[in-house]
Amino acid sequence: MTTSLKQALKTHFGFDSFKSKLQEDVVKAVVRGDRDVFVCMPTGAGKSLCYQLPAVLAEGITLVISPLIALIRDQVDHLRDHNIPACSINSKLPAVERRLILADLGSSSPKLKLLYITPEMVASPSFQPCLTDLCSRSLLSHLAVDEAHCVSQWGHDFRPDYLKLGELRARLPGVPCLALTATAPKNVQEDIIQSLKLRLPLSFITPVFRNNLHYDVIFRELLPNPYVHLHAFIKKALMLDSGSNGQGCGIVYCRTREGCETVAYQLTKLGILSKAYHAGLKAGDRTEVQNEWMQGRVLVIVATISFGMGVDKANVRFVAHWNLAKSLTSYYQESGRAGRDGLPSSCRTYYSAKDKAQINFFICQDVNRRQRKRGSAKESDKAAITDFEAMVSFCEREGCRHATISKFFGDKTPNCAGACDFCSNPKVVQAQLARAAALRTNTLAAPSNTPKGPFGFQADLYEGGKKGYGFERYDEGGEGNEDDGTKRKKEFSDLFKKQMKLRKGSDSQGEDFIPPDADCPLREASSQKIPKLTVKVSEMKKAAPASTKVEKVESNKTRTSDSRETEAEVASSSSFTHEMVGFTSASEMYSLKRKRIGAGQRGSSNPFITAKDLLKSSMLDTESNKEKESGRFFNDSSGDMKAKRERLKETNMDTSSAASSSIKARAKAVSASLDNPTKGGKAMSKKQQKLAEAAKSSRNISQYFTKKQTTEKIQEDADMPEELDATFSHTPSEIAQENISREQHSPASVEAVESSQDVIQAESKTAVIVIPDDNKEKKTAEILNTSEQDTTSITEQNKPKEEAKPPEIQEGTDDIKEKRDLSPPAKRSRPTDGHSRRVTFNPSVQERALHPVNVPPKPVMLKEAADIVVRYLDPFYKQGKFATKELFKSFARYLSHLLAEGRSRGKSQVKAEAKALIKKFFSSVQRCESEADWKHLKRPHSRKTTEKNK
Ligand SMILES: Nc1ncnc2c1ncn2[C@@H]1O[C@H](COP(=O)(O)OP(=O)(O)OP(=O)(O)O)[C@@H](O)[C@H]1O
Ligand SMILES: [Zn+2]
Repeated sequence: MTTSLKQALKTHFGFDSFKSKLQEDVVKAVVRGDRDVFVCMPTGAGKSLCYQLPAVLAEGITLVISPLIALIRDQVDHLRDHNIPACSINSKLPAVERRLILADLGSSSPKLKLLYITPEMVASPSFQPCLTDLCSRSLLSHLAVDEAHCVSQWGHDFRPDYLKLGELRARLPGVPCLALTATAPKNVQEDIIQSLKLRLPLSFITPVFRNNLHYDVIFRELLPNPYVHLHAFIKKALMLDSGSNGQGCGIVYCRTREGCETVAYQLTKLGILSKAYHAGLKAGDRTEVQNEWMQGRVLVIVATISFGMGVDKANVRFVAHWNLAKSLTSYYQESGRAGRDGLPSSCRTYYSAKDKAQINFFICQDVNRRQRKRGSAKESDKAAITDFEAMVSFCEREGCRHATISKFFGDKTPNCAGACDFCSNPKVVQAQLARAAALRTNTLAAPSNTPKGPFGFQADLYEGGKKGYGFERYDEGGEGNEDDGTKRKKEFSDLFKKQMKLRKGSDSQGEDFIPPDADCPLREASSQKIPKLTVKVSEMKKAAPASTKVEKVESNKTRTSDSRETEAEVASSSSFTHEMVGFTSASEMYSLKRKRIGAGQRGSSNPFITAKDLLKSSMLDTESNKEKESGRFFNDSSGDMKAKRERLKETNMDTSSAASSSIKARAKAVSASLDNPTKGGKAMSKKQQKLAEAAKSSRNISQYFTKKQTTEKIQEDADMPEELDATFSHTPSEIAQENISREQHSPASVEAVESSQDVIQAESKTAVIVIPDDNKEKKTAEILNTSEQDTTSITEQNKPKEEAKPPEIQEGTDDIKEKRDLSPPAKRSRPTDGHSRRVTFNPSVQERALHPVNVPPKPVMLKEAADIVVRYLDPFYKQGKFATKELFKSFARYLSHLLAEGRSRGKSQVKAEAKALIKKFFSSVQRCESEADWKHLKRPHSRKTTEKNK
């Protein structure tokens, strides 16, 4: 068997041998076909081949379930390149191709070997006749479920439609099933096996333990100078003192952008050239940093978790987590980027109780929010909490670190043999734990009534000094930066603590974590009402020095990320007892906080020097000191100084030309990525991001949007990114069918509707098309055979009258009015950055074409504008271009107000402007990470401008 398999491997795929023994074993088991198979192998291990090769060798067709159309396309293209007959049935398929495929499948001996399909399509009624037919003729050889962790509600990529695969599996009793995933802790593995109804599967799991990785944990709060400590660690890991210039490099992970900037700055100051990498940087700068690091010109990259997926660098000698990872699963993946070459490497976490409390707070908040929307608790709500607890336990418990990881992933206890701090010297670990406990006792002894939540949540740790956005972007404040912000922060902190104390009263509140009230209006930052809150605005303002007030006035048109953390703080104290009058809105509060470094520099008054600036001077120093420094820090050494000088010149270029060229480059990059979202050098990164975002999407708002698509054809704009997912890219008739198969008022759809209401801040009606069941045959035919034109006509029939007026209350209620007042006011201004040239069509021309010359267009109301914005923005959300759903909603809200402002524009103009704004936004922002990202965004054409252009 082995020889013939190897021959087939060579003939069909061109490989001389299997990638690993495990791959070979899986292929053999699948070819035998007598048992179901479960495969858990890391990304890049060659899982696809585990079913592709058996598929080629088997008689009949292998049905492959894969979550995203984009991923399917990659696979099908790859197989076709090898002349292997493979295809996919999906909503994007032209009718002609669809018919050809169905014809082949219906023939007595189909030529097709692999049929790829999304879980949504496999469950859709339209596909059932085809499936039944294949089954009844025993033409299905295997069922392969790729990315099988999507089936588990414990997994971060959970896709509800994957659950339906259990039913499918039950319908194919004689067909062996293969489930594949890259990362699955024990509970996810169990879920997969149970949900897919795998029968006594043979499991092939890559061992978790990697003996070349040395794990340790350092309690950061015990260190007199954490940066010096980190510096010493890096020097040792990279053997910088030995003068060997060992060609290694490293990654420091931080949770926030400013954390990255600060750590990069500090390390560079201490003598190790380090650069920050995060989504706040321009795309070009990010690529440059990544390239410099890949080529060894920069030894240390200090990055948020956005860095690393798909980056396959063998000689990463260390991965340090400056902040606690949010889960043990993530930590394992992130730290696992060290030592891919098999050489000894170090994985270190700098643990801090503050990190723990902050992350815990946000996880609880998130769970609470989800439960509130759903109206009930679910076992799976605990997934994030459990995974985070495992991370904390990894740091806080005495014991072998490798053993903790292995146990978590369901592996047997490995033989660590000194590859972690505990195994090499347990006493040191115990001493550290004792010191940390003592420190905590000392620090927290003061208020005996401090409420403690699950996992030791300490409300007082939220000393009003947080900054960042969402727990992924949190970072502890004030590390090493004794600036005027510290004083301000302390004042704010004191005030806040005073209020917290009041709230607590003299008695303990008990042991439970008190999440923000479900109806706390500060959840929506645009809301001004804060009932039951006694903090007086005057006191708050007193706490803010004059300079910050000025800053607020200058930039109050947009909320920065800080406002959200303020929401969290204030929201957590929302059980105050009195009604509040004239309170400072959340959107104004951010100015009480320290400015962010790097991402939001605002001119010369900024007291901080970014790592980049420091690097510039450090590089200049380096140049004047060639021999000493260049040999040590740059692989391109002194011979390349001219090039470096050129780079410096470039960096110092006139900002406007730099900006414009970088904008062009980014625009190019964006449009390239839109043209072809699946191609390019970072396929794995995109794949994982797509999965994660698609999972989020399908859980949340997209279902609502999907329904909305039933009433309007969404792909109006060729510039909008290609849809990624079958759920979202179904033709309207398919969506209609799925709606029928779903319960019409499933919790998911209720939740989804709620979300969208959040976005548009107004009542919204969901149109659900109901096609009578006796039309089933016809529906199937429509889905499988109709051309795009047919689809459109179906859509049109069901489309509500476009001229239907939005309900009066939408513009008239106080609520809306308040929100409008609080939203960043749109400033009518001509764009000064030259972006307007990028607008590809003139809204005024559209306007003229659509309206008789003298009849003014019907002005667009806020709700209509919101609809338009959401429609155009949604594809970007689904592509993962927003760090959080809140950001997406916030941006949608911002744009809606911007477009509805003035109310003198008609629908087509608003559409045009919405498209242009969104396009402009994403030409300079690759992924929206903070509200600061859109603070400079203005309407591309004011009314006056367009009038002039006529
Ligand atoms: N036997 C082999 N010899 C050499 N290369 C192989 C072999 N099998 C697979 N590969 C290659 O390894 C790479 C990774 O394979 P594949 O994409 O299947 O990984 P994967 O485990 O499915 O990763 P993911 O988790 O991203 O799905 C591909 O480029 C594939 O062509
Ligand atoms: Zn150990």
